[in-house]
Amino acid sequence: MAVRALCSRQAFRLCSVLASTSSSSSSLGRQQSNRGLRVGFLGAPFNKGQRRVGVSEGPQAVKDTGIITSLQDLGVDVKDYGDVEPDNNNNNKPTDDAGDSLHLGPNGERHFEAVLTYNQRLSSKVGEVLKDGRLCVTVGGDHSIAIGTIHGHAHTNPEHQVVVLWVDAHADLNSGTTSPSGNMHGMPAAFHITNLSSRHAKLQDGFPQPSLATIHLAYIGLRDVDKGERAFLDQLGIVNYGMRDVDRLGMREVVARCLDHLSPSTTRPLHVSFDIDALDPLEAPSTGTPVRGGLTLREGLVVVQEAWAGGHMGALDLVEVNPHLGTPTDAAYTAHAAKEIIMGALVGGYSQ
Ligand SMILES: NC(=[NH2+])NCCC[C@H](N)C(=O)O
Ligand SMILES: [Mn+2]
Ligand SMILES: [Mn+2]
Repeated sequence: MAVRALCSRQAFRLCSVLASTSSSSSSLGRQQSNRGLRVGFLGAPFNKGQRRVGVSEGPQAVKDTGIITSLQDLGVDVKDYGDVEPDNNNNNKPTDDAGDSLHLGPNGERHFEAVLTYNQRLSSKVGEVLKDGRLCVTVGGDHSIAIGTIHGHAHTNPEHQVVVLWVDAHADLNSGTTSPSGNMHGMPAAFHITNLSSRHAKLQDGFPQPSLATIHLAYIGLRDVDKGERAFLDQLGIVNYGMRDVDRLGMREVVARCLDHLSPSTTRPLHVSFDIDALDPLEAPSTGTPVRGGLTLREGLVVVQEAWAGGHMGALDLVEVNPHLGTPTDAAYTAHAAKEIIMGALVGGYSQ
């Protein structure tokens, strides 16, 4: 039933990613239809958007699941572009270490310049992957890296336009003045919204330039939203589906509404920014800001599989896997959940 619904959806929407028109759900059918799918993998081992050590090990932990081989086994052409390394070699230091200067931004943003200069480099790298004709998968790293990934995606596109599906327990819509923490992983979405970007300090050359009208962003999974963020969501009318909406409507309906609203297209491709903390901590325990009452892995998969089926996905972020948190088993479990989500987004899942 689920598969049939997925296929009929696929039939109604133009799918830019799949070369084949086959909608067979057999593993052979999938394998054939993945031919022609070209993916670029980028690691973004950056941790200065938050305070916990270990999130810079996220890309390696996800790679250690064997994800690249699994994709290749399904016929996907995957190129590993390696990591965009942070400038200094002290990236593993706790970011609130006494000796580590915080370099606050004008509104108290922690590591303001380090976050933005890193993201400027990341943005160019994302552009490079996309210009190679590949769907760009960026594995973080903390969520501040979405400043660079979305910027790179939007500004590579001739019209400078994308739509963004943000899957997260948090809205990440703070500015320096509304943020309760000063952590920039709680701010990336706001940098891209034209109506909010004037609240943000920029680098001297103007980076990052905003690219999203409020109608080009939609949220799924919210359950820990700060007061200032709630005010922005309400005032700007940004489409957002929290956990109560998921309870009431079911995830298939929630994603369908988000995708209808965003209507990704060839000229306005879809960027999915998936924070692993959207999942319940029982599913993904090794993450820095866990919030109970979250998505099951199945619900997370419904989000990405429907996004896949709808087509036009140009880039995907998978962030906030921190293998230093919890037990080694927790870390492996979390990395595996991340793998499932990425596979679901790229090939519609592989183990069903
Ligand atoms: N990407 C994340 N995990 N963000 C968590 C943000 C938490 C909180 N809203 C803050 O701004 O500090
Ligand atoms: Mn989050
Ligand atoms: Mn986030």
